[in-house]
Amino acid sequence: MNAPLPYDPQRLAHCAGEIIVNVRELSALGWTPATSSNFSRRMDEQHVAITVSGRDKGKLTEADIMVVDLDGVPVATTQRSSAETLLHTQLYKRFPEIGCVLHTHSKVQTVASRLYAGPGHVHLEGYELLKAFSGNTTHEISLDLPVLPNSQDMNTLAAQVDCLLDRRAMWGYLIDGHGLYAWGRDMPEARRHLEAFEFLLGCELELRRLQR
Ligand SMILES: CSCCC(=O)C(=O)COP(=O)(O)O
Ligand SMILES: [Zn+2]
Repeated sequence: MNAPLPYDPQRLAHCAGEIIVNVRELSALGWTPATSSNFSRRMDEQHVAITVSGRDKGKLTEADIMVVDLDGVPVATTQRSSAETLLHTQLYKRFPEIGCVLHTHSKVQTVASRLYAGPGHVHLEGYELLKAFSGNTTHEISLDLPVLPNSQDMNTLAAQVDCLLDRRAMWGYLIDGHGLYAWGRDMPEARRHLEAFEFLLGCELELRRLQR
């Protein structure tokens, strides 16, 4: 007889459905080219639903979503989770209130990550859309979106993220030449943060072009 699953399969089906619907829309925008990007949703205190590595994110089905624990270890499956699983689970482990992590590779995000790798952040100030980030109630604030050096070593990347999180609250970061991570308490909040970063980075790039 098979051992009982350590998680609720109905909760997995719900989280997988949410990921599939939302990621299909993000993919249609061109934000997940060439199998890039990865997505996850907290299921409970110990389990995370996350995309299987290497899949076409625009064509996800339930079979492309698997379960890992908060250390990124696969649960009750032989599938291989996203190569960047640790960047998801480090957030869930550290912040119990985080419920969703979205990582995309749009052209705007990637170009901005290259241009702002030098200063190490993108300064965003004076935009009404800054109110899209939870906790902000006015455009009269500024936000520095960090840009981290890329690495194929997830422990190195995760250590850099942990250093940033030690210093301040934040809703996302860029990785140089790679893409954007954004998160929130649930899927709608994470998606709002992701879309706000995308829009604001697009504005900064356009301003740079016009001011040349
Ligand atoms: C072809 S994209 C390179 C890997 C990457 O950056 C990514 O986001 C997708 O990796 P995964 O293992 O999650 O499919
Ligand atoms: Zn990536």
